[in-house]
Order: sequence, then structure tokens, then C-alpha cells
Amino acid sequence: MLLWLSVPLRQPHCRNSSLLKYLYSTSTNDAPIENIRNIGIIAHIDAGKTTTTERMLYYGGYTRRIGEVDQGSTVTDYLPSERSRGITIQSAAITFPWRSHRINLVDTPGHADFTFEVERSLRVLDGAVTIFDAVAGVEAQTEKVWRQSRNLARLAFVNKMDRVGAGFGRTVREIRSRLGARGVVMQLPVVNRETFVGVIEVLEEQILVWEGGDGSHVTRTNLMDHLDRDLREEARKARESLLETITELDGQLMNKFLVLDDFSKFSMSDIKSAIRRLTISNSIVPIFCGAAFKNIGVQPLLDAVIDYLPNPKECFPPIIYDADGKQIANLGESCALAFKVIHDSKRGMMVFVRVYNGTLTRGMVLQNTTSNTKEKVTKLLRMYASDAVEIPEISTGNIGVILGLKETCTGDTLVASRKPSSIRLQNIPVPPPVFISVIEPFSASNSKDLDIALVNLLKEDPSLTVSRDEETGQILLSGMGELHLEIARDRLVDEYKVKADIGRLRIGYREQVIQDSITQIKVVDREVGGKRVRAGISASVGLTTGSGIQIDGNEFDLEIPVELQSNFSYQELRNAMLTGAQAGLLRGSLISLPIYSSHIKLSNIQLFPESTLGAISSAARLAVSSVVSSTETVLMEPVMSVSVIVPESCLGGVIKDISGTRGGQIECFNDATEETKFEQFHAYTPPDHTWNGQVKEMGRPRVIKAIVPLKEMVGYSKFLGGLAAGRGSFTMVLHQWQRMSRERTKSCLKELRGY
Ligand SMILES: Nc1nc2c(ncn2[C@@H]2O[C@H](COP(=O)(O)OP(=O)(O)OP(=O)(O)O)[C@@H](O)[C@H]2O)c(=O)[nH]1
Repeated sequence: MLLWLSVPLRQPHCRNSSLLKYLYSTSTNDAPIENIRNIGIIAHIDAGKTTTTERMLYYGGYTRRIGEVDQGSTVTDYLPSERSRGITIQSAAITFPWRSHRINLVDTPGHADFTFEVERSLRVLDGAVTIFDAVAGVEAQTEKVWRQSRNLARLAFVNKMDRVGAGFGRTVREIRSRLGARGVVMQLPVVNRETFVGVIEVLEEQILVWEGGDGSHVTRTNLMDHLDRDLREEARKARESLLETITELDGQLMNKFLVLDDFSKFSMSDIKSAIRRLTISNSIVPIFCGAAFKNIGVQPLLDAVIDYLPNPKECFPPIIYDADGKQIANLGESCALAFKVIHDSKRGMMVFVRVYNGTLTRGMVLQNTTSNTKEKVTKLLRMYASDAVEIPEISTGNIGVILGLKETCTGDTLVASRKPSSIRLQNIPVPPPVFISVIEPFSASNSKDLDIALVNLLKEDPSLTVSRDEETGQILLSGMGELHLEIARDRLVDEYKVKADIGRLRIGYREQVIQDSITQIKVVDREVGGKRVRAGISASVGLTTGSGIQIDGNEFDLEIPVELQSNFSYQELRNAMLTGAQAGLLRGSLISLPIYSSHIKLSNIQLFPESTLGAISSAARLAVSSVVSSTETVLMEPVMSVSVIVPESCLGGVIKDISGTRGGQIECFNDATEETKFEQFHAYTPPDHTWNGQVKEMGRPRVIKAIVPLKEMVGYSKFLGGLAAGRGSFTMVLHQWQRMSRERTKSCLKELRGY
């Protein structure tokens, strides 16, 4: 008997109905913590994160129609620059229901320039769905986001199974060999006359075929009733291997097996609980497949989010420090981490938080233990991408938005306690910027608007840096990459309506001190607001020694005699001296670039009755800038660690180009599928019929690792796109700052000076 059932896999709509939204927001506000899932969608650029998210929102009942990336109509990519470029730039947080659970989902950007954006989102999530493009397999940026998400429980979704050349089995092999994951096959693709139509659910032994349209209707049949013997045999092998693997890895299931002595006697709930435990402990990664664009496979993925990803109580606890920077075990107070700050023209500063303990309520005063300030919560919101619903509280395990905080920055810890608190959640480290662009306001009257816009932009994105060249008055905006700065520039003009000229992008070269300087003393003695201020300090610079206070790549050695600490506290003196010294490092002697990787010593501080912290800071700046301007320096440039993945037929071309034209150093090149940098995990791998044709045509994917100066990588994606006919991908991260050779210095100086 052929059993089939056509079931709608969709929840009722709730978007655009304010009543439903209200009911939803209040009824689920007290959702038990067990019913919350805080998850991220991560992947290489273009794998289909936004497309998959869009289907999740639709089936979850949040939207009435499915938005498309290519038509600029998605919910989560709502910034004008995202819609016009078809890419995700900022992580969008959205809440929607599935099977009586609340999913707080963050769709993250895939481009390497937005790594920090991914990093800060992952910090507050408990689980992730990693999306793979079934044709491209594990791509360069996938490796990076995989490493970034190593503390999270993860599911894998092999998307784009409808494309010619899709390789489910190959991608499964790559997930194991390249990412070192114990990937277990939960589904097999079902292909009808060369068209991908559905999946076999290995555990349930059922075939799901999507009926087209919006993907809401799915036909479910028993696998055992299917006529194709090969398909049944393949599914049997997959199931056996899955049960064997989880029994071997999970103690509880193994104990059951020792009693029952037969896999077939396990109950479905025993099996699913074991998969859940193993996924949460990061021992396995369940692998699913589908084609989000064709509306196939997304509902079972949502089921898996509920079934296998952890609730906030089940995930790794946050890392907490006390006032002395010592790690502590428990959060005694209501506490949240600000992981994102957005400036909204209507709502003001929106601070996205994850609550780790207790409950935040409207009107509460929060201590910011990072900046030692206190601020009042005026409103609390739950976000639906660009829409928001006001809520009375945000409880443990939840993600939400606070309004009313003006001073809070990304990475700050917020504590709700009447007693002074000093606990801090682990901060989110900001990577050093490598590209730079000059910004000049059209007129002096535009200058104030520009300053305000930059302050807000920086609060939103701490991986941007602004500095001001005191001599030329120029404002310099630095960022992580070409796209990152281009988008920052677009946002300044389009969103903040800033009237300014924005110069072309260049690499943010730096200068390094290469000799020990003589010590110079500077005394500030002037009138400020009718009052005399006076302070003096000595400075010297030299090569790094590995000791001292490390800030932004330089090391600072401060001599603060004990007897001076009576006027100002040690901390006040230290901060004033460091602020001044850093400002004095902006112009090296060679070509006025910031000083990097150097040692700065401040000593012989002279205090007078008229001394103020401002005067001490000014004296430090003058002493350092004066000593820097008369000390020999050399140019330094960012050198990147590059990973390129291309079909074998392009391998020679890529290697020749990197080691020749671009002056890079090839470190290794491997077969991407068979690369065995991890202990091999042997489990069932499905066969691939479609992939073989592609192999003949262009060859297996190969990975090339190289060290290349950033300057030589500018425009590389265009080059690679041409060489590998769209089948190549690359990613790069800062390897180190390196002194430039004489040759490179010559050509760089020519470029910078323009002669
Ligand atoms: N054929 C096919 N195309 C898909 C599928 N999923 C996504 N796409 C297409 O792939 C392209 C990229 O999709 P996105 O959803 O923007 O990918 P993304 O991972 O969010 O991209 P970024 O946010 O820019 O990193 C779009 O043109 C989609 O229409 C799929 O299942 N099949």
C-alpha cells in the first residue's frame, strides 16, 4: 500500500497585522527558556543565507510573500546599499515562531570585509545553520566562519541542490575533510528526471516531495513503499551508519544498545535525543539538503533547529571577568552584552543586547561596567528586521533592543544592580583596519554634520576607525577592506546626508621607528578659558621590546612616580598620558603616516599647581610627536594570509599569478575534497552522479594557501572571477604588518607622494 499525505508545512501569517503582532509579542514574551533558539545563519558570500532566511520567515508565518534577493525585496537585507548590491552588510535580527518555539535569528554577511559583524553576532548566539552551495562545496569564507563559530552547535544545509553540478556527497566529504566536522547525513536528495524535487528523511524513512509553488505543500510517502530499490538501499545504508555513529559517540544511547542489542529497537525519541546531545556538545554536525530558491527543504531544516540546536540554558556559559580581569564562574546580577549599536533616524540609538542573566525592564537604570557610566532604559523592543514591537521586558536567554542608552558601544557589559558592579562579559575584539580614505567636508558648516555622522557610524561599526591629521586637518576613515569602506562612504552620503568629498581608497600603510631616539622634553604652559594650565613630560621612541602596555600595535612604557599620585589618581595620569601619546603618533618622519610596532616611553612628568589632565595629555602629545618627527622610520604594509579555492584546471594560472605578478609566497596547495588536515571521520557518504561530469570538465577543487601583500590583492576577486569562470573563491585575513623592501618602499612613496 502506498501511503501518502499532503500536508501544509506553514504557520498562519502574522506580519502586517498589528493585533497579531501584539498578541504574538506578548504571548511569547514569557516563552519558557526551553522554547527559545538563538541562531545565526552563516556561510560564504552568495551561498543562499538570505534566500533561506526569507523562506524561514514565510513558513514561520512572519511574511505574506517570499522576498527575493535579486529583486531587492527581502526582509533582512533592508538597507538601501544591501538591496542595491544584493548582499548582506549588517546582521539583521529577526524573531519568528516555529512549532510553538521562538526563533531569534540573525542573518549574517558573507563577505570577508564584514568578519567583525559576523564575530559580534556569533558571540551572542547559541547555535548556527551553516549554508553550503552544493556546486561550490566548502568555499574559502566557509572555513573562516566555521572557525569563528567553533563554540556553537551547528547544522549544515547543503543548498542549491537544483543547480547543474550540485554535489551533495562531495560537499559532505568536504565538510568532514576541510572543516574537520563529524558530518552525519540526515537526508538524501530525491531527483526526478534530473530535477531535484525533495529529500529522503533518513531517520524517519520517509520521502518528502515538494509540490512546487511557494513550497507550502509537501507530499510525504513511506520510503519502504518506494519502487526504486537503489534508493531504498542507499537510505538503508545512510540510516545504519547514522545509528552506528551516534551510538558509538553517545554514552546514553550506547547503554541502551548494550541492553537492547539491536539498533532497530531504539525509539525515535531516544535517537533524536542522542543527536541533540551530540550536536550541542559539538560532537557531530547533522547535514541536510535543499534548494531554498526553489522552496525545497526549508521546513525540515526549521524542525532540525528546534530538535537539535540548544536552548539558551544548554549552551556554553559566557566568559565573565571581575574588576581585576580574573575569570569568574557565575553571574550574580542581571546582566547583558551589547553586541550591536545602530543609529536610527527615528528611534535614536538602538542597542542590541543578549540577556545572560535576570530580566531587563523598561525604566531600569543600567550600569555600563565597561565605561563606568549609568544610563536609563526608556524602551525595550523586539526586532523584526527593520520593524520593531515594544515589549515590557527582555528576560534571560533573549535578544532584544534597548532605547535610551547614548553612551553604550558594541562589546559593553550592562548590569542591572543597585550595588556598584565590576563584572564584565568578554569583550568583542576589533581587528586592525587596513584600508584608508580621506574625507573632507564641502565647507566649514558641513564639518559639524560630518563629525556627528562619523561618531554615529563608529558606534554602529567599531571596525571603522576615524583619525584626524592635526596638521592638514584631514579626516581619515579606516576600515577592513575595499567593500567595507565603499559602503561606509555610501552610508555617510545616502543615509546621513553628509556633504563631503570622499577621497579614493588606499592601503593604510604605517611607519615603524627603527632606531632609539634621544629623549625630548615638552612643557605646556598656556591659558585655557582665562586660566593658566601647565605640565611637562619627556618622551623617547625605539624598537619594540615586548614589554609595556600594548595598544593598537604599539607598546607604551609609562614612568609614574608614586609621590605624584597624590594630585591625580594613577589611573587618571595613565589615561591622560596614553591618550596624548597615541595622538602624537599620527605622523611619522618619512611620509607622515601613523607609527606602528614601536616602543614609546614617557618619563620625567612635571606637575605644577596649575596642572590639569588636559595639560598632561597635551604635553605627552607634543613630546611624542616631536620625538617621532625627528626619528628615522621605515614603511610597513599589511601582508595577508590568502586562501584560494579553484578547479584543478585553473591551479597553474593561480599559482603563477600569485607567486609571480603579485610577489606572494605559496605555502601549500591541496586537493580540497581529499585534504586530510583533520582526523578522518568515516561514515556513510552518498554517491554523486551530477558532480562527475563537472570533474571531467574543470577538475576537482584545489586549495592554495599563500602569503601576499595586501596591495597586490586589490581587485583580486575580478581577476579570479575571469580566470575560474565564476568557480573560484578566496578569502584573506591580516597575517602581519611587515617592513617593506627597498624596492617596494620606492614605488609606494612614489604612489603616495604622486611623484
Ligand atoms: N539556483 C539556486 N539559486 C539560489 C538558491 N539559493 C539562493 N540562490 C541564489 O544565489 C544568490 C545569492 O543568494 P543570497 O541568499 O543573497 O546569498 P547570501 O548567502 O545571503 O549572500 P550574502 O548575504 O551576500 O553573503 C541569489 O541570486 C539567489 O537567488 C538555490 O537554492 N538555488
